Amino acid sequence: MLPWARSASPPGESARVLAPVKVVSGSHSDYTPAMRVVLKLGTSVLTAGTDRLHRPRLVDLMRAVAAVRAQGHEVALVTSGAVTAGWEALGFPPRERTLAEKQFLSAVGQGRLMHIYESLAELYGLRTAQLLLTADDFRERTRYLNARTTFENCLRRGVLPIVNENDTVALEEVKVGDNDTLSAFVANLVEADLLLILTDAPGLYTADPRVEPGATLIPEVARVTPEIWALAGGAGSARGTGGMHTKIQAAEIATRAGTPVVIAPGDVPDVLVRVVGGEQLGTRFLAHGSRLEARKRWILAEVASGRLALDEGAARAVRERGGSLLPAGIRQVEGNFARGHTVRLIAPGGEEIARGLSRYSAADLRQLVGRHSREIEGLLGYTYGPEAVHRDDLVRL
Ligand SMILES: Nc1ncnc2c1ncn2[C@@H]1O[C@H](COP(=O)(O)OP(=O)(O)O)[C@@H](O)[C@H]1O
Ligand SMILES: N[C@@H](CCC(=O)OP(=O)(O)O)C(=O)O
Repeated sequence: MLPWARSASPPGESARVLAPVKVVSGSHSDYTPAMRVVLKLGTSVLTAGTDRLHRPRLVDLMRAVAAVRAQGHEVALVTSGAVTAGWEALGFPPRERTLAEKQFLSAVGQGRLMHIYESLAELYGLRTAQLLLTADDFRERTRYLNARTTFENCLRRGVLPIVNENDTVALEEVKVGDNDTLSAFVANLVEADLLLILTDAPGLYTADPRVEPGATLIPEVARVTPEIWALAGGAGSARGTGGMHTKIQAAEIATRAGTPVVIAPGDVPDVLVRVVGGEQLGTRFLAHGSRLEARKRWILAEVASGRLALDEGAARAVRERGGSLLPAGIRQVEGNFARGHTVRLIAPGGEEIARGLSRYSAADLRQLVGRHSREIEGLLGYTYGPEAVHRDDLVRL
């Protein structure tokens, strides 16, 4: 059994029944459970170190996707490359790094990028779907559920979902911001068995290998600790967005929700087939425990839009008993969020101890700070219940 293979779906979720499949020779075993894989392709991989989208590289990648699909695995693609495709289409104008310029280039390039994927997919008998997402799609429960249904339909009906951030409408404050993080959100959304992030480095190194030639590969990471964070260098390659930092962030998000992550080199032939077949390539981040219940998974995948500072008693109740948070235990409300949004619960020492869905908006909670729950209706004129964050909507960290 592969380290990331999981046999059961959590209660209350639709079980994804995938039959065991025969895998390529040379892997750990002849049979492996079918997996749902999210494959993230960064600009560095798609360009193969050049200025433009590297068609031969894209052909190889699509062939690999078709191969693992033929083995019975499911694949969702998270792809960058729209900005590069736009830049290429406009004849490589001088590069500006402004958000507006990137949005413009992305608008020019996204259709072209999809066109390339569609033509290649057709060669291998695959059908594709385009899903353009932003942070709001993971923050709003209804949008999240709609996106999940669309993914499910694609995967169940044999269509390859191709995802990118909807750059054109993604304002700075509502952007996921980079496709590494987006791929982790997608992995959580589809409850992936593996998130494979391909890039131009052979994996996570002890230091940025561009800067320190003596750096060595870290084959396995059990936990994303401060020491691991410290290994990420700067912003990455000339055209990439986040460097190793956003990849570690993605690994943390996905592994916390029970999905293992592999960061592997995009230039190794058949890397997708080999990693899915169980070969040790690049850096593997082990999943923490089992999958969380779907609602809790969603809470973790979300961008938290506010912070609630707790008093000692409330912090203890949340930390030790996983109890609900009542308005009486809140000392301060930071940020602006609507009812139903995710907030961080902060202990008096400043440590984030939990994340949860707020039953009240930030404006409402500011009126309720330190007050008894029976006062809620009198103060607001309505009530959504005695808890600020109900224990069922709370994930302890
Ligand atoms: N500790 C590290 N190990 C490996 N690569 C690192 C590390 N720190 C920084 N990097 C840089 O991250 C880059 C990959 O990130 P990025 O350019 O954003 O790629 P992508 O387009 O695939 O997202 C590598 O080329 C490398 O220079
Ligand atoms: N959405 C952008 C890519 C953003 C991004 O995160 O890029 P990368 O670091 O190369 O994965 C695009 O399609 O060009």
